[in-house]
Amino acid sequence: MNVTKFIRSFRYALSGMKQAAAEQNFRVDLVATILVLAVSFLTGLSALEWCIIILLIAGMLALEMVNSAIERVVDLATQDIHPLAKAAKDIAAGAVLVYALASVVIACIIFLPKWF
Ligand SMILES: Nc1ncnc2c1ncn2[C@@H]1O[C@H](COP(=O)(O)OP(=O)(O)OP(=O)(O)O)[C@@H](O)[C@H]1O
Repeated sequence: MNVTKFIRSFRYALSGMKQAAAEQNFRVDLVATILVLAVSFLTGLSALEWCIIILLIAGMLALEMVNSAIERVVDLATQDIHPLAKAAKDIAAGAVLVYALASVVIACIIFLPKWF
């Protein structure tokens, strides 16, 4: 294994995370993440429930980053208005929405019985 190459790739990934953190949508997700973690601590979750919540949060952040990457590639490919550019961006945004909605449903299944 080439350790130098691995460390370089890791630094590129960290740089990608920093660039994503500059995006407004990603910052909203980070605020939501802090809120969800705080509520989870206050509510008290089992080990399995914590694993599910962490997977949902990480999945949401990762999907948001993939969405941003797709937006950039589309902008790089064309500055023109094009139906395929619109479809690519809207489908990527739709994927984030699907995951967000599923996350809300799963969060309700976990939290609501504990609160009521
Ligand atoms: N080159 C393009 N051709 C056609 N439609 C586009 C193009 N670029 C963006 N759009 C559409 O315009 C709308 C806004 O796109 P925009 O890139 O501003 O995304 P956004 O949702 O505002 O995200 P962000 O602010 O993170 O860039 C979306 O419906 C998108 O599909």
